[in-house]
Amino acid sequence: MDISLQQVGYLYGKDTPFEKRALHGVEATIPSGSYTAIIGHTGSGKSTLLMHLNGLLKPSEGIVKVGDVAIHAKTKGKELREIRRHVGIVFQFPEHQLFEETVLKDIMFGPLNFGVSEEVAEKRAYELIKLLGLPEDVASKSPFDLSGGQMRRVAIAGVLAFNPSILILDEPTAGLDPRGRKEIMELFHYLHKKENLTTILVTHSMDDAARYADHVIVMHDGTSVMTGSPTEIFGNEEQLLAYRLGLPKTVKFQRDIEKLIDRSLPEIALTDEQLAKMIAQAAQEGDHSC
Ligand SMILES: Nc1ncnc2c1ncn2[C@@H]1O[C@H](COP(=O)(O)OP(=O)(O)OP(=O)(O)O)[C@@H](O)[C@H]1O
Repeated sequence: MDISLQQVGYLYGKDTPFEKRALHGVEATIPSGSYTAIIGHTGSGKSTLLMHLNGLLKPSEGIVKVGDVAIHAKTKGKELREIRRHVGIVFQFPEHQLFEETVLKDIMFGPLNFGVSEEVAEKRAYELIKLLGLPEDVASKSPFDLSGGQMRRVAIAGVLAFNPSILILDEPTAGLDPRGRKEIMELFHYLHKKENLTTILVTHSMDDAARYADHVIVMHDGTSVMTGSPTEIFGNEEQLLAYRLGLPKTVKFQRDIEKLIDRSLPEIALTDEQLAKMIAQAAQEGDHSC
């Protein structure tokens, strides 16, 4: 299911004294099956954009198309509800939304609410507990007795319980330590590959965008300013700097190495004459090392 945004604009508090434009003229495509990273400086409109992708917000202008369904200013609630079945969002600190007495009930809550049978919802919940690397006995425990990392996995399982074909991640590793961050990011990468899940990551981490994404959208001042592969986007440092973004560490490292090699080349470069002299000298000294 492709997502496309055509001239999307959004105003918070439209027609009120507090009206604030957050998006204008956004044009972008998120291909089905891609791992798309949305990057941009703080306040550039990433979260507002993300909420348009599953119908939590309707555009004030333009159209958001999710598969065959078009969302515009006048789209009715029923159609938005349908989109939410296909597009799951993992918000920052998703564990704050846990509330049931047991992990099993929490994971089953959403699907049961959407009319899925108890039997099917329970089967899927156990599958997810396993898939997310949680111990099976966690099902009967209170989510509030788990570690921070485990709680986050339970909350993620609750989103995946709908079997979404598109998964949106809004800074999903916020508040985790480096090891927890890596584990969660690797988990999403695994799910993306295993379940062929279209994955959309909103992040401040250029490293995560470079490591996991195959498609990048850059937001600046409420609009999309660059789209392309990570190589295309991170190969354009000057442009990124203009949007107050840096380079991923890996790209910086590679660029520094290339600069170092470039700089050392003149020192080791020899003229043909110098080279001929050295060969002659080596021959005279009986050097046959090459
Ligand atoms: N509920 C709101 N009411 C009014 N203005 C808002 C609201 N939410 C966001 N904005 C404004 O909309 C613009 C875009 O905000 P948004 O949160 O989408 O940016 P962002 O790129 O996600 O920022 P960050 O990286 O800090 O999360 C900002 O100018 C912000 O102040």
